[in-house]
Amino acid sequence: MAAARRKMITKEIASQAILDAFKKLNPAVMIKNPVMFIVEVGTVITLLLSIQPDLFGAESAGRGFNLAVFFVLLFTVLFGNFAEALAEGRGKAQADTLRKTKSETMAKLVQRDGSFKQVPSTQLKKGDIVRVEAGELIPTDGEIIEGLASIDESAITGESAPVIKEAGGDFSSVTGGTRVASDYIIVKVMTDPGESFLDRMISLVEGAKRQKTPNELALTTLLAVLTIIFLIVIITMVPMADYLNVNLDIATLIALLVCLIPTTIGALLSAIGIAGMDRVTQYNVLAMSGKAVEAAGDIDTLILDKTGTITYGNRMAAEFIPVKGVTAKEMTFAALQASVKDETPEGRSIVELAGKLGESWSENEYGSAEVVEFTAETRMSGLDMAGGVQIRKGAVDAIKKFVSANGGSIPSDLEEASNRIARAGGTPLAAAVGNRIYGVIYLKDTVKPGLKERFAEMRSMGIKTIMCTGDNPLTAATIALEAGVDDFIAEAKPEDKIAAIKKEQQEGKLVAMTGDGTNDAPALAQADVGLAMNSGTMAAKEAANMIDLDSDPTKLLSVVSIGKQLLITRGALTTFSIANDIAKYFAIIPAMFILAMPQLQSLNIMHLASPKSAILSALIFNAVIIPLLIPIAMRGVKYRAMTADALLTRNVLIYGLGGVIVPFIGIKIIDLVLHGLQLV
Ligand SMILES: Nc1ncnc2c1ncn2[C@@H]1O[C@H](COP(=O)(O)OP(=O)(O)OP(=O)(O)O)[C@@H](O)[C@H]1O
Ligand SMILES: [K+]
Ligand SMILES: [Mg+2]
Repeated sequence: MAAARRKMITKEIASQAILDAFKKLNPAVMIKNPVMFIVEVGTVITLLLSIQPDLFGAESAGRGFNLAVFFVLLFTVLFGNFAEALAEGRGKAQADTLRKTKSETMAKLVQRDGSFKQVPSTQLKKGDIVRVEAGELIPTDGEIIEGLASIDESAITGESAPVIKEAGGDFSSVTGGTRVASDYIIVKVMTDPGESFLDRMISLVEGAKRQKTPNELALTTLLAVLTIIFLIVIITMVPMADYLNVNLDIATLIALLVCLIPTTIGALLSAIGIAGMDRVTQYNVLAMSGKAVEAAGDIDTLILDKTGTITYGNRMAAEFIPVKGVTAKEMTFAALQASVKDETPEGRSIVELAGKLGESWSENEYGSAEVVEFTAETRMSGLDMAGGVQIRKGAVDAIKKFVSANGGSIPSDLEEASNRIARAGGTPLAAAVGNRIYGVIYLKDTVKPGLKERFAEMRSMGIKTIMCTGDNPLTAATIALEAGVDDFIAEAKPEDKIAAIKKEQQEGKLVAMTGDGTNDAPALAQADVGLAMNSGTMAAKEAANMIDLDSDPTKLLSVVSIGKQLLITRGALTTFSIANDIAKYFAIIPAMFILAMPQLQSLNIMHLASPKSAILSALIFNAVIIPLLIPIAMRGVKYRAMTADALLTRNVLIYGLGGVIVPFIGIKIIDLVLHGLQLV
């Protein structure tokens, strides 16, 4: 599995992150994180006070204390920066590896007259046609318009077994940077320079285009508001302290402010988001936005297409079944005729089977015929012969309608034959010449293994699975049962898939959709989470906001877990951070005011050495808790499949209660150490 491929944090990543932590001190960068920006401002002020203690008048602590506060604050900021840099580090390393894949190649650009011209791959534009032969790198993204080849995609997927790609159908897209292992293909370029899949993947993993998600923005705003409130609290404390004859110097006020504002979550927030995106990548899924990953964590309904997603999608003709009164030979020939110009894998497999059964055809017989290409709308394909005869094959109900409209009758044993195929999970295609139905073609497909268990897991997480297919209801029911989905929609046209998604969304549900075909593209775009199979068409991959490089529809389960984990981790660390700050308030305030207000003695449960020691200990605790929590921010809080309520209770107990208790213990220990070393 891809997850095991890369080591979490290498020495290089860590030392680069230390360097970056200093670079990120740039105030123009820091301002994006209001909480930590305030800490940086405090750092600068205490530095100035360390150089010249009476800079802001007489009310200053000694140089030593100012310097101590300065150093702890500096480390607080650096720890936060380090967390973010560390989270970014892995993506940057991966981007470097991908860039190497993107080496400049020469491409064979096909000219109008059919000859080739060698051009650098970076000059290829949308619409150009190139020829790629065995052993050559595919210069950029495109769709195969001619040929069939096995492609080594290991540069991108890490999977060493080559995959078969061919013109027509849902397996025609190729990715720049992958290699043709056998045969040759003619490819139509589908992207302009700088916009290829690899380009997008590089900017994605290195986080160049990372935008804060709406959730993150909301939390950042909340933290900024809390910071302002505490700033006001601290400022209004000055006249009160004056009144009580307590001398509050500037370094103490800054330290107090930093202890009370939510620095822990402020420092770790972006690392949590980046690490979440990175975990998705470790599962070989490319998420185009953090928003999609978060949405995955809240998914209620999953809609999957059947062919190519639940099944392998290599639907191959297995048998021709004639109806009564038609010979096997006549049926085979009808199926062949209807498929000679059908470039889909289904069509080609029919021609192949007919060939094996001894039927042949010649190009000049069909040269003047008009090709009727397969569409998901008509669910038919075939030929209009020059003499006016219409030859068709397609979904049984579509062919029935076609024949009836032309005044033909429906053979009495058609239903039985097609039902037999459908009950076996196959796709029956009826074949007709003119207004006469000759029989049915049995297209076989295989359900991918292991789906049942994973759909059951989704059910236990409260996610409903619906299979949505263009196939007939009986085949759909058979495959639905075999795959273990909760529900299915059959004979679905592209707009029906969208309608199914919209219906769920109108009920307030978040919907994920996985698919691979061009006909799935609109639905992938409509869904909150659209996961396209990498094996699928360009259109599907462009419409989706996630791509699974392994083309495994149940991968969504991992993505859902990561999304949930991301949301839970953020919630847990926010709870912990705020609980911490409350605890620090009760640890410091009594210690500070105890001399002036002996009544506070009952609150002074900590018995810290001195007011200065209390402040410093709390500030040091406030700083070191950040690196201590980096592993949780990066790896995420463990997610167990349980109801949302149970999860909430559990986390409030652990992170809320823990967040209150831990600082008391931590601050007391630091105070004892500082006092023991006679530093305060
Ligand atoms: N090449 C073809 N010629 C004629 N009819 C076809 C051809 N390919 C598929 N069909 C018929 O059209 C139906 C719809 O095909 P379509 O590809 O839209 O959906 P699907 O692939 O079966 O379903 P899914 O949405 O699950 O991928 C098929 O079930 C089949 O009956
Ligand atoms: K704090
Ligand atoms: Mg399909």
